[in-house]
Amino acid sequence: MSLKRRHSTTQNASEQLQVLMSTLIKTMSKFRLAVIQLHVTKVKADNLSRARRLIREAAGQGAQVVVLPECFNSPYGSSFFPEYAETIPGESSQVLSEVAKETRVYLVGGSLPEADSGKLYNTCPVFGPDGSLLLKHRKIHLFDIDVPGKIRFQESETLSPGSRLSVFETPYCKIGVGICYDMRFAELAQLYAKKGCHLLVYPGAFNMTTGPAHWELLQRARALDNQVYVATASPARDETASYVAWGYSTVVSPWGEVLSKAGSEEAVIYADIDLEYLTDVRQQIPINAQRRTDLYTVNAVKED
Ligand SMILES: NC(=O)CCC(=O)C(=O)O
Repeated sequence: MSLKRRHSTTQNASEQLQVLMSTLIKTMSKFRLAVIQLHVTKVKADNLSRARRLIREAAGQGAQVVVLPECFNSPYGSSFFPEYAETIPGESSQVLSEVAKETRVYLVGGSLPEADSGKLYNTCPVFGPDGSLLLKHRKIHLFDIDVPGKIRFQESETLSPGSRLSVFETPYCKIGVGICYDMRFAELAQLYAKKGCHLLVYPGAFNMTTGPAHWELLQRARALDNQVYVATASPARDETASYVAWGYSTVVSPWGEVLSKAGSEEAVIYADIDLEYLTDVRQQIPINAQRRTDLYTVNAVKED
């Protein structure tokens, strides 16, 4: 082979490699997210089997990351938490681990009442596509509110708060986990963004008072503040339950647009998450580089 021909063959191979790499990077920067708005009943076995079926359905639709709702295996309510509580690993997390492995998805396992060392937590276990437990996020901010004539709820009557932030990496992006009331705390979302998260997920059961008032507004605010994708997963609304969940699981873009939204009934919603789009938004409105960190910062007091 002549020198000139060998040079052009090498050049072709290197160009092909570059094209391949850029296609790979583009492919990895896009993924499909599924949010499952599960109808949760008092029968744990039914909740588990329905969750398993819908995770399979989501994976069949190409989802690589799947999110379940807060309290997906138990009704939401202080009287239910002790009765339904499990250890992690335990029965429910075993099911989640198996189905994550079978369907090869990253699975944000909503939340379940967790029992550990005599205490109860509202805990979100996250599994990798090999079925391994990547982390468990214990709800940091407990839902204790009192709106006279509307709703009084005190999670702290039975639950203890968690004390760790929770971030995990996928090949596509970095994800920060909070549970429901955690979404009200802008500083937590900001810390997650500071840690490099592109997507914040909040399994959450808002209610018929705060749901219509704040649910979507909070998600869009967190997304805009931090130029991240935000996803929430609610249980489906059940008017016969003691706590009626709002529903309307949602995915919001870093531009603050609602990409996908469920109604009040059981559903699986999808959104294609695009990291290049997120980068564009951050370049166009560069608030990250414009922060006056000489005047103010948000820092974790306790790093995990
Ligand atoms: N499960 C929760 O944390 C409910 C939070 C909620 O409804 C709110 O208004 O905040």
